[in-house]
Amino acid sequence: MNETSPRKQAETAILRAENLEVDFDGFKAILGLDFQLQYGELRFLIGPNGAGKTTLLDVICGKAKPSKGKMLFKGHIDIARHQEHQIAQLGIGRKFQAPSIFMTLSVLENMLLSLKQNRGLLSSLITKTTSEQRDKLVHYLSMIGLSNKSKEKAGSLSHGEKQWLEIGMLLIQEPELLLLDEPAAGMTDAETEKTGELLHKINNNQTVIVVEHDMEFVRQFAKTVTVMHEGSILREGTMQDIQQDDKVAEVYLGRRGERHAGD
Ligand SMILES: Nc1ncnc2c1ncn2[C@@H]1O[C@H](COP(=O)(O)OP(=O)(O)OP(=O)(O)O)[C@@H](O)[C@H]1O
Repeated sequence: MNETSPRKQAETAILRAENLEVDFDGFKAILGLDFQLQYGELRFLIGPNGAGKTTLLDVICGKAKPSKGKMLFKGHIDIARHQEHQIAQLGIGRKFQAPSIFMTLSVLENMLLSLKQNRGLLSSLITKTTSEQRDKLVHYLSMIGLSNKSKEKAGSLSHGEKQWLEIGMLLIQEPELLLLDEPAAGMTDAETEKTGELLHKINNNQTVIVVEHDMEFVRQFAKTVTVMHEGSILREGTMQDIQQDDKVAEVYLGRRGERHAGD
């Protein structure tokens, strides 16, 4: 019983937002939002366009600052007091939708750059890697399914492979919390399937939040789903719970036929 009490949950939360508000020149993109994420979760964040999903991720990674309320990481770190690069160092990794990899470098070189991120480009590529670093490279290249493409130029990879490379570049920094914005967008069915499997592999060791519009993908791979609407949390639960919820159907799933509503 104690295990699930609100107090116990707060103690084990990797992330906790309290009465969060984000104000863009008078427009409240986030309003009165309370949110908790436990260590080890794989949480999908869904909601209609403009619900505030991206803004919430922006607050978590330090890109947007709350005008009210708090976002606490690991119980005691007040995210708003830190800059984006500090938050990355604290253990929060964010992948944006567009890949930001170096197209003219090989897959391995991109991974190396990310591994030795506080060094310059040339220095990263010519300094020796330790055996521990080599182990990490092998491990994460295999995890993202690009071991046999390590020498290929990133620019020659398929869209899906580029996305996995970028995820690999985040993973190699071993963040405790990973934020992914539509990781399967634009992928083929086979790539989408592999991406879902990759999320589950990542979730063996890391806490993950995924913003997603593709309902089929959510249905297939989500454990817990949070529905946002008009800047706050509307519902949380399994996809089955969410699908049976009238309010969710009204604001979101009922909007069938629209671009992202899925079926
Ligand atoms: N920098 C900004 N300045 C002003 N308004 C903004 C800014 N960023 C976002 N907004 C507004 O805040 C609201 C929430 O946007 P947000 O991008 O977080 O929603 P979303 O749920 O991610 O939507 P989508 O699914 O379309 O990406 C929207 O109405 C958006 O127009």
